[in-house]
This record gives sequence, structure tokens and C-alpha cells, in this order.
Amino acid sequence: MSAEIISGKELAAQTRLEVKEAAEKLAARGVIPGLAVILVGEDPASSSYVRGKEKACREAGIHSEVDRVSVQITEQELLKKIDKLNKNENIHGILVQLPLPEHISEDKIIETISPDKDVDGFHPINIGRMMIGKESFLPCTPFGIVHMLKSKNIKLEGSHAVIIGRSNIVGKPVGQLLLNENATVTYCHSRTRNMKEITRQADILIVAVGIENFLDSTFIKKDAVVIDVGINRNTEGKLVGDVNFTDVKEKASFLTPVPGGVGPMTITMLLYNTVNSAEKSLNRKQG
Ligand SMILES: Nc1nc(=O)c2c([nH]1)NC[C@@H]1CN(c3ccc(C(=O)N[C@@H](CCC(=O)O)C(=O)O)cc3)C=[N+]21
Ligand SMILES: [Mg+2]
Repeated sequence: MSAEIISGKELAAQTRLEVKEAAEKLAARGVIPGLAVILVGEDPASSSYVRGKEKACREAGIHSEVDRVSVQITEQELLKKIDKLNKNENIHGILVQLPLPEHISEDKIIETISPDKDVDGFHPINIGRMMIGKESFLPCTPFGIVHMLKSKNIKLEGSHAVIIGRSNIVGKPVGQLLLNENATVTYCHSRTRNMKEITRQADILIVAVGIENFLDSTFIKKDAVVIDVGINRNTEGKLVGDVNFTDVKEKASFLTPVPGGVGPMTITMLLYNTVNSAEKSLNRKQG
């Protein structure tokens, strides 16, 4: 039996309809949810992701504005733009597309975004709140992954989830979210010894390494659930994940594709967070 493919594309389409309905309800109360994106420089991949976000906002009834600025912008100038957006009542979410050029501190930028508008869920206050199980904006990729797992009724409680990768935007927070769902969580990374011994114990394996073909079927136990977070360009310029799809498909119970897997869910949860932020802002005003 070959794995069931979890289509992020389909789930994203369905979830975006729900987000759209929530945006329409807000519009009826006089508020259009608004997302501000700052794109520094002209990196083709970053530009393409930002266009994807704009299109998704348009389709969901979210107002979006993209500020495209020169790669030479100073840190101070960028901080000033964020400060202005923090004070702008029509903007409920602020996203500064990463990575940023060397001369700008990503930490400083992230920490300047108001935690109430941090729809990426990257601000240390939101990360901390997530860690202690309080309500917060959840990082979009991890949030999307949990949403995908739940959509297939995959049991999280008591399951062994193994994460390969420990980045602040994917690996670490996805482990935390799964822990909050009562999974048993193990992290693997580049210094991990005997990685296969660990990954072969995983009921759920999250692969966020950034290396094409990093993972084949020898890493997994039969019927494991495999989530591929990789976004790599192969030698033909095609988008590929970290997982050898055709090999792993024959052994896993569920598997996510690239493209059409985690990526579309990431954008969807950004839309969700933005509408949620607008709702919270309105409730603070009207109670
Ligand atoms: N502040 C910030 N927040 C982010 O959320 C953020 C970021 N910076 N920097 C870059 C990464 C990357 N990222 C992706 C989102 C969607 C797809 C996506 O939709 N991918 C499609 C394919 C898109 C294509 O074909 O190029 C798919 O996997 O099917 C991919 C990557 C968000 N990021
Ligand atoms: Mg890593």
C-alpha cells in the first residue's frame, strides 16, 4: 500500500474559504483586515513568495500593501517604517520578508514589530507565550503542519514526533506545538549521532533540513507519517523537498508533496493570523 498524499493545496483552498468568511464578517462590522509586507531587495524567490501572499490576500478579502524597498535601506530606516505600521490602525499584520541583508539585524527588526501585529509569530513574546501554552500568534509553517495532521485525524497525543531541523521558524516551534498537543517530541539536527536509529522510532517525522533527497525510506519505520518542509531547487530548477518522494511513498502511511504541501498551508495560516489579529483588535475596541 502506498501512502496517502496530504494535499496542502486542497486543505489550503478549503481553509482559505473559512478565512474569507471571517474576513467578510469583519467587513460587515466595518473593519477590513489589513496586512503590510515589507520586501527588502529583489531576490527572485522572495519576490515570488511575496506575490503569492498578495494574491492570497486578495482572494480572501484581506487588504494587503507591499512596500518594496532597496537592498541598501538602512536598519534605522526600516525600523522607522515598522514603527509607522505599528501605529497604523488599518494594518493588523506586519510581515518583513526574511532573509534580510547582512547589514540589518533580523532580531532587531522582529523585536520591533508589535507582538499584537506579529502575524508571522516570530516575536520573542509570541514564541514565549506559545511555549507556556498561552494564546499567541503561531508561526505559520508549524501551525499549518499541525492543521494538516489534524485534518487527517492523525493521532498526536502520545505519538512520537521526530523533528529533523532546529531553526527558529520551523524546527523548534513545530516541536513545541506538537508537545502542546501531548506528543512525545525528539529533535534531530546536524550534530545528532545515529540519526536513523532515532528517526526509525518516529510515528510522525517532520523533515526541515533544506537538502534535496536528504531522507529516503531507510530513515522511517513502516506506516510513519512524513511531513516534508523542504523547499529546494534541483538542477533543473524545479521545486523539490527534502524527501525522496517516490521511495518514501511506498513505506509511509501519509506523506506531503512539494510543491503543493506545506507551502500553501504556510500562506493560509498567515491569512488566518491576519484576520484573527483584526478580530482581536476590534474586540479590544468594542469589547
Ligand atoms: N517573514 C517571513 N515569513 C515567512 O513566512 C517567510 C519568509 N519570511 N521568508 C521565506 C519563507 C518561505 N515561505 C514560503 C511560503 C509559501 C510557499 C509556497 O506556497 N510554496 C508553494 C510553491 C511556490 C512556488 O512554486 O514557488 C508550494 O510549496 O506549493 C513557499 C515558501 C514563507 N517564508
Ligand atoms: Mg537546522
